[in-house]
Amino acid sequence: MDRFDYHDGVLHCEEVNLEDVAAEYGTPTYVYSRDTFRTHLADLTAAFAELDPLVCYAVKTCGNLHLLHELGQAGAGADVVSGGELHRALTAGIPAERIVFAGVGKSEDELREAVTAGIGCVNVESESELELLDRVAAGAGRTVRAAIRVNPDVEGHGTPQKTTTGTRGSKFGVDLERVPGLFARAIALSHVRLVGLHMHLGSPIYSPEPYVRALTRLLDLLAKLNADGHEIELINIGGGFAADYETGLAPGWDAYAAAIVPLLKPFVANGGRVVTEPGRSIAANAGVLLTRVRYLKDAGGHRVAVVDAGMTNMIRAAFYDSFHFMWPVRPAGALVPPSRSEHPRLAGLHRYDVAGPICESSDYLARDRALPSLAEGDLICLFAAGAYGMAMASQYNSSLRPAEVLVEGADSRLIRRRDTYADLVEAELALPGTRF
Ligand SMILES: Cc1ncc(COP(=O)(O)O)c(C=O)c1O
Ligand SMILES: N[C@@H](CCCC[NH3+])C(=O)O
Repeated sequence: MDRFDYHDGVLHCEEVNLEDVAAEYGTPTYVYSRDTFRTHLADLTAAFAELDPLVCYAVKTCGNLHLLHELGQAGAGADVVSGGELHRALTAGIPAERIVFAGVGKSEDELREAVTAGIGCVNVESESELELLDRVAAGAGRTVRAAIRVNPDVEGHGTPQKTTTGTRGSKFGVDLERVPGLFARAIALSHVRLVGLHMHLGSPIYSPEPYVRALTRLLDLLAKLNADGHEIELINIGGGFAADYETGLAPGWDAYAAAIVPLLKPFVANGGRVVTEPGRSIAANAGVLLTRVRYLKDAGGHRVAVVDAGMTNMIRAAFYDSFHFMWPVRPAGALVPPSRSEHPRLAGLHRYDVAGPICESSDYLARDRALPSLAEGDLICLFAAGAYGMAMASQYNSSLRPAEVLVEGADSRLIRRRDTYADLVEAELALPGTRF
């Protein structure tokens, strides 16, 4: 359940009026509900309770330190994919042993940082990485726990091609049939303890069925590895649980758990540990993006609303053609939608292209979208923006990355200030003879 709702015709996050947030912090601004983050983590953990999993939140989804700290305090670990994300997770106070590290192209420095920090598990994605990890760990005088990220050759369900990771030929992971060879090789490695199997099929996956197919293959592999004398202590099932972008389209965590838990119960009963790496399903509906209409214009018979948030602030529609429900914060005629999917039935709507200010023809947040009548200056809320929103923001066009605000009950606080012009140039070297 998310906590974004209309009261007296105005959208609120928990008890905070979003017009007040926009007035105080400006737009575009990401607004997160602390309660939603925590509730999502608790609900997911409860759904998988029989496996007592370690939930490693995927930092790439939405990695503000304050949010990581909240999740860490609530018991989550972190899934990281770079030295930068490792730095974030550790800075936010997430204990190293609860951190897992995936990624096809980890550098030697990144591996050293992970080993030195003493993270829980490195998810190795190639033969060469396994060898390098052993050398790095030996150099640091440490022993590191590792898993092999397996490519089970299973497609997602409703998963875009661009975000599919577990099919044959993908750059991610190691082909199933090559995995026994890596375990055999690891016996001779003195500083890597190869103890786990990892998979991540893609994102989002709108059905439990691909998990079942992939885990069945992983468990067959596990039996073979056991028969070869290898002990597997850990199975990491990755992330990919869908978020509710349009009411009713995403399965709940209970539906995923009902299919996955029975498969992994025997493994857990034998002392095995299960890890999961959810990102989107925790963060998406815990955050929204507030944007203001700058101009209304007619373009070839289309109503165009030019808003102050562009693809640099939220790239998902431009990059993946993703659908994000949007609605005015104070809709004209008090047209509050009964649900995200039922809004087209409301009378009195108009169709708008909602465009950003960036100099790219793909810079639209939505095309031909039915909305209540808009006026210049109106505030619009883009829902389910907490995942891969701010995390994918860029400074293209020297665009300032948005502010981030965290709401807790009736309080709101800034957890990241908006970029400034100084931020845009601070990493660039001063021009000779100038202060810049
Ligand atoms: C290795 C890994 N784990 C977890 C995730 C999180 O996925 P999601 O946000 O779909 O839960 C990702 C991103 O797709 C990933 O690459
Ligand atoms: N960034 C993507 C998902 C890819 C996840 C990366 N492993 C999104 O916005 O949906």
